Amino acid sequence: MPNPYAASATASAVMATVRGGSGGPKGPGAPDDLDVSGYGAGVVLRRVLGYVGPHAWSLVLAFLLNVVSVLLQLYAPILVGRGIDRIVAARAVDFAALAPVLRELAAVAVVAAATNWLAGYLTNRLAYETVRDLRIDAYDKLHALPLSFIDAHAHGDLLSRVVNDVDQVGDGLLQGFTQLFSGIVTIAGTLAFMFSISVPVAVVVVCVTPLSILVASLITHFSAESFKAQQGLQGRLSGYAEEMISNQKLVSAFGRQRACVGEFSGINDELYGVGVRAQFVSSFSNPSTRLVNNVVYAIVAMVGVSAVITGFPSTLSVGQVQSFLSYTNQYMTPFNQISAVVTQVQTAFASARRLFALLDATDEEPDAPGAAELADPRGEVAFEGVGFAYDREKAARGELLLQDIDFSMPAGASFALVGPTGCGKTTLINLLLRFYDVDRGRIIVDGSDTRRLTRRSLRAAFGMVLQDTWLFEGTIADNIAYGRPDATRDQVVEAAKRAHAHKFVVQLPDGYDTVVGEGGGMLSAGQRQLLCIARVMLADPAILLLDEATSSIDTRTERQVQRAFDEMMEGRTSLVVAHRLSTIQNADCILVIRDGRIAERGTHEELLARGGFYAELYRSQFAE
Ligand SMILES: Nc1ncnc2c1ncn2[C@@H]1O[C@H](COP(=O)(O)OP(=O)(O)OP(=O)(O)O)[C@@H](O)[C@H]1O
Repeated sequence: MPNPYAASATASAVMATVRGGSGGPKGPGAPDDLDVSGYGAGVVLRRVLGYVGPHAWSLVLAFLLNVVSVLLQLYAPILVGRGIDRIVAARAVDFAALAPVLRELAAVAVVAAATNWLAGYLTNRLAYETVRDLRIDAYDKLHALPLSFIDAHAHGDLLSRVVNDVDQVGDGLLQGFTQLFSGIVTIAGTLAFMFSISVPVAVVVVCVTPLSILVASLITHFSAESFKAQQGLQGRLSGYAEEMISNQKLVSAFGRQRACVGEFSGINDELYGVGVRAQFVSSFSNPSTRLVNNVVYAIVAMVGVSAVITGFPSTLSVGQVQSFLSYTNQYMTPFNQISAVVTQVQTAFASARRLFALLDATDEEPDAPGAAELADPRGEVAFEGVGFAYDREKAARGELLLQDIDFSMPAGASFALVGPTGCGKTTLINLLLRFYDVDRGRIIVDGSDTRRLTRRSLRAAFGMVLQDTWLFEGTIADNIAYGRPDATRDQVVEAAKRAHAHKFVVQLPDGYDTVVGEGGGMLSAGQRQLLCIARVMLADPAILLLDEATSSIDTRTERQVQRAFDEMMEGRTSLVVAHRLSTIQNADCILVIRDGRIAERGTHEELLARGGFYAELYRSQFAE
């Protein structure tokens, strides 16, 4: 039987159902609370290198090319100096000696540029490859995690780990490190060249450089706070905008547009203030470090001139002074950039910790050894003394949300679940699909304890239509064929006809090829529901789990949806979570859940005659 997980489902249910992939190697202590404290810099670096490993050749090559490029750039000032020494006096230019120096200089410039470009290309490629691999693992992980984990963590945060944090790791750790590395090579190289030309002048450069570092780090320190605040406000602003755009109807219905715009403007103004402050402070960075650099440059020039004229503190030629001045510039550049690079690397480390904490979370418990496949399911379902609590501590103390749940659905029967909000109806379905495991008793499908069946085959026996319809960005046909991608167009159309969706689909601009946006925004709630029913019809599961959606659709569409539901349920075992009692009067059995137990059970007539909670509920809805 094809996979009928074709229904509408909440994002977490979809994540939990379409599973695959395995968890990566475990880090320190599998932090299910996503705690990052156990991740030291060494652990993070080792893990990142684990991802870089398969592309190690490009990393090594990039580093070597970087070294070559930096060394050539450092060699150029020597050649310039040599050239200058050939043209020191009027009419005393030694062209014969100058020509080979210029040729060498041109060759050095070309090779330095080429190696620099190639190193940059390799580093970027490496970063993208690593980001791709990390993201695949992180996304696989989301599918391998148990639903309890997904439920317990903010979806936005999980998403941010898979999308933003992975990018930060790529940008910061790889590119930041490369920059750091070439900075170190530049500093070491310039020092070596300077000391080889004149030790005393080199000592002067080394002594005055801390001035430049001090100024750069002071400015970074003051602007960092403002940039942090700016990032926070940007997040708040986009979060607010997203919330308001996705709930625009409600905002309008409550007449809150003006208030919304006001609130948005408030955050926006705050962002403006912080942004201007951040830019104001950081705009000092360039001029002031340049000023300091120029002071250092001037000092070196003065010392150099003194060396040429007086031979103090050492003897230098004019060309050598020129080389020195170039080195002074090159030597100071990495110091000016270092604080930005360090911030980038720190951010990347923070992101890597968050990412690895997610990758190390405990996967859904694997299927029991020797778990059987549920082949050709008949659709018999039984709950035997089932008890469950979400809270593990409460479960251990015996304080259960659901307890002593006992019922048996023969193949083809239609059962309904009724009860006050929060009584555990959805929980019961979560248990049936093994998104959570029972704490007491057992659930039997076709004579087998569900814990002895593979999750995949168990879940494949069910089709779900939930109240939150789920359509993805794609054509109508793709959406219907979600649970059976190999279905022909005729089969898709047939399923749509049986779901009473065909009529409205053919009226859409491109019929079955009409692209529906994410969430099916251009369709009505009822139409979305009909498409989800068609999806389950096509997948043809043995057991249906239906969460009636009757709240947000008009009466005519509601009748169509109800008809489609009825047709879909024919000959299949079905469990309906009922909100409106008028729709379940024909159910073979209605289970009334109250205070975690089955309080009443029977047909509609039996329950009415009994005059209990159901009868009261029915009368109150009827009165409405
Ligand atoms: N993932 C979860 N973790 C912890 N508690 C949960 C979780 N999901 C639901 N609950 C709690 O369990 C109880 C039962 O929730 P459930 O969703 O099963 O109720 P329901 O009967 O389907 O409600 P409704 O009719 O409003 O949909 C509620 O108190 C709810 O807050």
